[in-house]
Amino acid sequence: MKRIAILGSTGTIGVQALEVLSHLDTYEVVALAAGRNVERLAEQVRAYRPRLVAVADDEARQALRERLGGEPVEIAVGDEGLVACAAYPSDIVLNAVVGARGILPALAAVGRGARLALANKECLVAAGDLILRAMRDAGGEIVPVDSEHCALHQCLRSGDPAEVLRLVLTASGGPFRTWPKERMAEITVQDALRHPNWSMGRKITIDSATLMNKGLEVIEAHHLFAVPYDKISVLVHPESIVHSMVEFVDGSMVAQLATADMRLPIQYAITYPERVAAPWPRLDLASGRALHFEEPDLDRFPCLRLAMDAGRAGGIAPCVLNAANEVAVDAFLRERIPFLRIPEVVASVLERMPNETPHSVDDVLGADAEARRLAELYVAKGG
Ligand SMILES: NC(=O)C1=CN([C@@H]2O[C@H](COP(=O)(O)OP(=O)(O)OC[C@H]3O[C@@H](n4cnc5c(N)ncnc54)[C@H](OP(=O)(O)O)[C@@H]3O)[C@@H](O)[C@H]2O)C=CC1
Ligand SMILES: CC(=O)[C@@H](O)[C@H](O)COP(=O)(O)O
Ligand SMILES: [Mn+2]
Repeated sequence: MKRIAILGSTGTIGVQALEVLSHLDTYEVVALAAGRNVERLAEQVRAYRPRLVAVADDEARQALRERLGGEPVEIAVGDEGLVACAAYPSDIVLNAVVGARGILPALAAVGRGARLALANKECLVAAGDLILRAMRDAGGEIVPVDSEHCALHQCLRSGDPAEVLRLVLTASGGPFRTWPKERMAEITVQDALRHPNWSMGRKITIDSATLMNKGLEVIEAHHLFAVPYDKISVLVHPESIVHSMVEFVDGSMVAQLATADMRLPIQYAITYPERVAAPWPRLDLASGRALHFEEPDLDRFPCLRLAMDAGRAGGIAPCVLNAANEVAVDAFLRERIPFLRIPEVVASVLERMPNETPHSVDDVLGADAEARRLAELYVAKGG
């Protein structure tokens, strides 16, 4: 039996991960962490019997305890609870919480040599160097869950890194791919939550609509595959069938194709290096569906450029970009700012914060907090 901890178990990825585990019989769920959806978490606790559970705060702990009655499970709270779940003895930690709160549990998992099955891209964006160093020092590993990085991981499974010319990350282009710029001023929250191909949590769905998601993924790929930024490009592919590709020095391109279904990358990251049979629908290339590719439009989607520039700048810039984006997306979802303000908030915070090299996790968390403060001020002042 392999032991697995799932952080963000009540979210889109977490729920699919438990579904994947229900058809694999050699894994035991030892820890579950979530935020405030105690109803769903209580059902999961009854079904999977973890030894440790974590929730966002005391109120959620109390509500979960009431729902669980006499169930003998320890309930931890807050960031400490998340870290306790990641530190709890297990072979695999699936990090599927949303946002920079994924940093500390990622460090706790790789720091003890466990496999980190990584959906939470924000932790690598904000603290990639620290997490990769901790992983190498402890002899752990990261296997990506993010669909593009899972695709790249598969394309790169054999071969010499020196033969790689570039990584090509595909992007759906989001719901506004074909919208003229003038119309984008009218975008509503409902419009932006309508992703063309994937059903995901609200924050990542907005990131897909601004193309910030692809920018975060460029930075994620830089860290995961140790590839410089000038060897990573983005190609819009509206069908989300080709999940990414690698171009080699001789001009060959190797791509990974599958249906747009996160259960596959989740299962891959859990069972790697083995591939096991999967019961869900498969890709039918003879179905007549054509595949299209086009360049991203950095003018209509400035978040992608902001992220690529922040990645190249290095230091705390990617952490600042990520934190400001989290505040801006939350403000958009609460209808405090319009869609087109999201990149303005991020650009303004990046301009105001001098870039520095973070030497410790405290430096990263300090930059994250300051960027959030500045972003919140910008949102509150209305510009
Ligand atoms: N969804 C997808 O297909 C993909 C997602 N990802 C990445 O995976 C991560 C998760 O995405 P997704 O599943 O869509 O997001 P969701 O919003 O669906 O889920 C987020 C999870 O984080 C939990 N959470 C929120 N706040 C806290 C907190 N304070 N403490 C502990 N847990 C908390 C939520 O708990 P609760 O609901 O109980 O409050 C929930 O379980 C993101 O980083 C995203 O970018 C990457 C590729 C694809
Ligand atoms: C499923 C997944 O990995 C998401 O990150 C997805 O890629 C989002 O789609 P976009 O390509 O629209 O950002
Ligand atoms: Mn992705």
